Amino acid sequence: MSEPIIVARGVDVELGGVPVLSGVDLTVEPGEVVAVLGANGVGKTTLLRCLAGLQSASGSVSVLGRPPVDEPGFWREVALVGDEPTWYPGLSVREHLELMSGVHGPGRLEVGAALDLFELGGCADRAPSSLSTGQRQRLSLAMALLRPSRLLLLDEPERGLDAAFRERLAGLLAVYADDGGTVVMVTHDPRFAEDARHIALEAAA
Ligand SMILES: Nc1ncnc2c1ncn2[C@@H]1O[C@H](COP(=O)(O)OP(=O)(O)OP(=O)(O)O)[C@@H](O)[C@H]1O
Repeated sequence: MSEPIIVARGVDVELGGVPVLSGVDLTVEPGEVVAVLGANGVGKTTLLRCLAGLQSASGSVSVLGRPPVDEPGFWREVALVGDEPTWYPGLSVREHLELMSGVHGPGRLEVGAALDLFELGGCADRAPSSLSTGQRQRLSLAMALLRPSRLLLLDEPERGLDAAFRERLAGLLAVYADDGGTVVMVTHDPRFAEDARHIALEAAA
């Protein structure tokens, strides 16, 4: 039997002296799609940041068999789409995809196919900073899904996306999981939650 991709036990986080997460337990098996749900401010993004090694916590967190750390070896296996994408000055949309493809090796998609699938062909030669919110989100998702990874961490992937593209993305996430990948996403979108196992967070005591 394969090992879980994520095992978190008794995770506690305080931010600014205020408890945000308290005793959170989570186990995620390979190939699962998990939706972290809950009201604004209950700590969903904070939990995702713990899984990404970007937020320290009490308790134990294991991702892919070891504590998550913000270093290259970890990010070779884990792709994150958070709320603060970083764009490389001077590089176009196409070049951002080429960069990801070049750094991470042969990916799940060719750059041209990713431009088509994420409907970015018409703005391939523009700077990401000149794109609309939804176009930037599609680029962030394309950069994460084009490259090989074992775990996809998504913070509100629905941000800025129109209904048709949300539907397409739901399909792409299902394919990613069918291919053996694991998805943990924070979402407020019932469409994404529909196909996922739910983890409901509540306000820390
Ligand atoms: N750097 C920080 N310092 C102090 N408090 C913070 C910090 N970052 C977040 N918080 C607080 O921690 C709590 C959890 O924030 P978090 O972003 O994890 O919530 P969330 O469940 O993802 O919310 P939303 O659904 O609105 O995105 C909130 O009350 C927030 O105000």
